Amino acid sequence: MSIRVEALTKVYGQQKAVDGISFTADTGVLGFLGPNGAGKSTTMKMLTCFLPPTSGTASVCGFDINTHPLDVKRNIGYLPESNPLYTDMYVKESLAFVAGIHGLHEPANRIAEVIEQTGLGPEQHKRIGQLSKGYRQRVGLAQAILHNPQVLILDEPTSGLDPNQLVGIRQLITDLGKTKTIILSTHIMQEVEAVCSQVIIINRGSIVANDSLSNLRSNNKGNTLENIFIELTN
Ligand SMILES: Nc1ncnc2c1ncn2[C@@H]1O[C@H](COP(=O)(O)OP(=O)(O)OP(=O)(O)O)[C@@H](O)[C@H]1O
Repeated sequence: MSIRVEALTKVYGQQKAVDGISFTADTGVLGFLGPNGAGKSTTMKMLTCFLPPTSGTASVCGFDINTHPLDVKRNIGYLPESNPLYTDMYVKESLAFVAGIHGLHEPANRIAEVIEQTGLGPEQHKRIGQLSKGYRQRVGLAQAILHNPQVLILDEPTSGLDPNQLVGIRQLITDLGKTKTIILSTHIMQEVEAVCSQVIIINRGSIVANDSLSNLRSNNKGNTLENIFIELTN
């Protein structure tokens, strides 16, 4: 298993944001769903070693987040919800910077490949601050996949994209999911239907569904994914 989560818990002050969740994930796209404040981003931050758990653990490609955070980060690509970017940098410059952090040797070919893959070609000579939101998302995604990690954690990667860009990014996520393990947080049910093989629904820090998309549908006959989500989270 690429990802193994065991009794993972995060408490902020008095609030239990993530309450002892356990799950596994392997190659494919796992839809990580839940209402606002359910604990999705907090879980993703713990998996990427951005935040330490209060208790419990997880492993990424066999490396424990508590004991081997550097190995976890080498095997993971993360696009955070806020997609923080250096807006004064040019697109290629920012990718070269990230390639340097990962210690990629002769990164020019890989940078060109990732620019092609994420459709950044026409905008590659611009400063990030000059890019539209959709193209900034593509830069964030390009940075996340640059070191060719086995696991990708994508926190609402398509929020704010126009329909044309949505189709392109979803296709890219689907293609990447053929060989990688992807955890995809999204509020767009259509997107889940389009790209996810497995679905986890989290509510108030606890998992309320963990199944294949097809099982979830057949066990809730006649219900749309949207209705299943509403029933399980209210
Ligand atoms: N740094 C923090 N300090 C205190 N509380 C926090 C912090 N970060 C998140 N929380 C709280 O933890 C809970 C879970 O937040 P989280 O961001 O993980 O939810 P989410 O499922 O990603 O929500 P959304 O869909 O709105 O992005 C929320 O109630 C939130 O207010």
